[in-house]
Amino acid sequence: MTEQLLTIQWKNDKLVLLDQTLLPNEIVYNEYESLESVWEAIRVMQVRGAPAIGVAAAYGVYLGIKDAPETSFDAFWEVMQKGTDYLATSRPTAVNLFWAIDRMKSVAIDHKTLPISHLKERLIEEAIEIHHEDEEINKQIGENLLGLLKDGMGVLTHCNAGALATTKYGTATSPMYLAKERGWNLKVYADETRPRLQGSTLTAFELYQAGIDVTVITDSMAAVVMSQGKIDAIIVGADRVAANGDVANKIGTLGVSILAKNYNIPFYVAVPTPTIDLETKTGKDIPIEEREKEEVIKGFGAYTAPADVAVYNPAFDVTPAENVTAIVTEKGIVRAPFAENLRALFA
Ligand SMILES: CSC[C@H]1O[C@H](OP(=O)(O)O)[C@H](O)[C@@H]1O
Repeated sequence: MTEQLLTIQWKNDKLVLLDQTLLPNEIVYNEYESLESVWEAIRVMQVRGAPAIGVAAAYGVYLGIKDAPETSFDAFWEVMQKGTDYLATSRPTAVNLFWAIDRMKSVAIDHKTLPISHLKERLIEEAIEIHHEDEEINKQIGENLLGLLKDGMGVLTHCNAGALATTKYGTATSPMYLAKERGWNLKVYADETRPRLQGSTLTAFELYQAGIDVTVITDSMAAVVMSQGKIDAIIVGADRVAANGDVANKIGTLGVSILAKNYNIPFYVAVPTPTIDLETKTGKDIPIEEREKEEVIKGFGAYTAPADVAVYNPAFDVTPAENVTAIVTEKGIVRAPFAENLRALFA
């Protein structure tokens, strides 16, 4: 990247988001001053990626209360509750959205005795803290993943769990940036990832701009590159990891994990601990977002199927824990038995 593309910025009391729906053709930053506009940005995927959604939501919560009444905590809390309930309807699968909302609400409750004007200042401080934590978390995930990789390896990734899905480094792409800094040469294969093409429009864009060796393949080519021995490891992100280690991630991840097992290739899931949801017991309990049919049959502008044809467009699927080699977090590498070892992360 010739200029540092920042997914998310907090500038002059406004949220600034890079519009990811325009990449790789246009670099456009938009300013947001209301919770409702942040809801829309998350819904239409101008900002996307579990960690980035969480950080944007934290700022959205603040934007929703910055003009709330300061007469009493109850009056303030009524506005906060209404706004966060609405924000929570933007997208259902990435647990980071709900994690960020809950964290902001906890800070409000923990400081309910403060004058409301001071409480508002405390809340924007918390959103900024969540933002800064994400960058540190991602770098540590990259360090932990590097220990599992070797210079010269071929690595396949699906969708975008990159810098554009977070505040910096990414999760799955973090070791790719760190490897580049250390003079390693990892050869990355990026699944284009139908239907929204986050792999080609975002992952290939950000890695190419960073001078990292990246090759775009169609999702249907993943099997052949594995069969040709080009892939030594697979690294994906996640939108929610259930307590038993089942992983909700972009649609197509399940298929990649099955191929990985067939070709005996390690399948790593790179996640910050806020993406791990111990309240959700298994993958069957993870809400899977279904999106508009046009993403599938009109993704390139013209219809590629009859306009009235039935379309099934789940945005995510669930990879069972038994397909996962390791879940790599900022706190360390978690292997099976996942239920026990994920709980230990939070002990
Ligand atoms: C680092 S998590 C990124 C995660 O989010 C993506 O979904 P979306 O682009 O729809 O927000 C995808 O599942 C990535 O793995």
